[in-house]
Amino acid sequence: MSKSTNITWHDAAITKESRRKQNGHGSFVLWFTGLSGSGKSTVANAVAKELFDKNIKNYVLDGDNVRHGLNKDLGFSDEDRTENIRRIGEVANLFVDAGQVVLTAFISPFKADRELVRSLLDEGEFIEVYVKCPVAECEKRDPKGLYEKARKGLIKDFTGIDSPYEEPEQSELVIETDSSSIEECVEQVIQYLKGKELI
Ligand SMILES: Nc1ncnc2c1ncn2[C@@H]1O[C@H](COP(=O)(O)OS(=O)(=O)O)[C@@H](OP(=O)(O)O)[C@H]1O
Ligand SMILES: Nc1ncnc2c1ncn2[C@@H]1O[C@H](COP(=O)(O)OP(=O)(O)O)[C@@H](O)[C@H]1O
Repeated sequence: MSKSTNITWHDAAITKESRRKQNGHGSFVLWFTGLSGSGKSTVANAVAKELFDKNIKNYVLDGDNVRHGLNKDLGFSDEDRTENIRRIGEVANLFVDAGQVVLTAFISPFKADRELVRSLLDEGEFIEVYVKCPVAECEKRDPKGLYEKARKGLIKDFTGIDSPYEEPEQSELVIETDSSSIEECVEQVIQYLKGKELI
């Protein structure tokens, strides 16, 4: 028997649409995916600041932070990464339902996991941003010294070294952080949102 057999869904008194109307803007997910050090957190936080300054309610869910709390029971096996992304997807969906823009910064290396999150959301609510950067450049940046540890064998299953990253093929947006500045990458995201009349 399914664990959820005796659970009933309650319709909310306040709908997503009425929350959006009150906020004066839409709600959606900007899902940043890419290697460690590619620039997910940097760009997501800079975009969040731009949105905040435009009075657009938003929140950043960041890999390292979420793994300190909600997902502190999870490691970096393929199964744990899948569960990590599933939970984040559910949280992101709640934010969208609450009328907010949510920006997520997780490696999210597996295509099937990213597509599962997309399927949780309504059409147009999931915007995948591929933060593209060659592993050699990420390794050169190595902002947390993790690539060095991975090369020495001190960290196992490190994405791009001994754990795979499945490149997105049909992202809504690709930002190339080795050839564009942080400001240019942020502007690319903002222009995309304006073009789609999301902001
Ligand atoms: N083995 C291994 N592989 C990759 N990353 C590792 C690993 N161990 C620790 N870290 C640190 O954890 C951050 C990635 O967590 P995520 O939740 O984004 O990963 S995943 O989406 O579940 O694959 C990642 O953060 P970012 O650098 O911001 O991507 C690393 O700081
Ligand atoms: N165009 C760019 N976009 C984002 N980050 C960049 C860019 N150019 C250089 N960087 C640097 O790369 C590093 C990216 O780190 P971070 O944002 O923590 O990556 P991630 O969250 O993907 O692990 C930062 O030190 C940042 O200053």
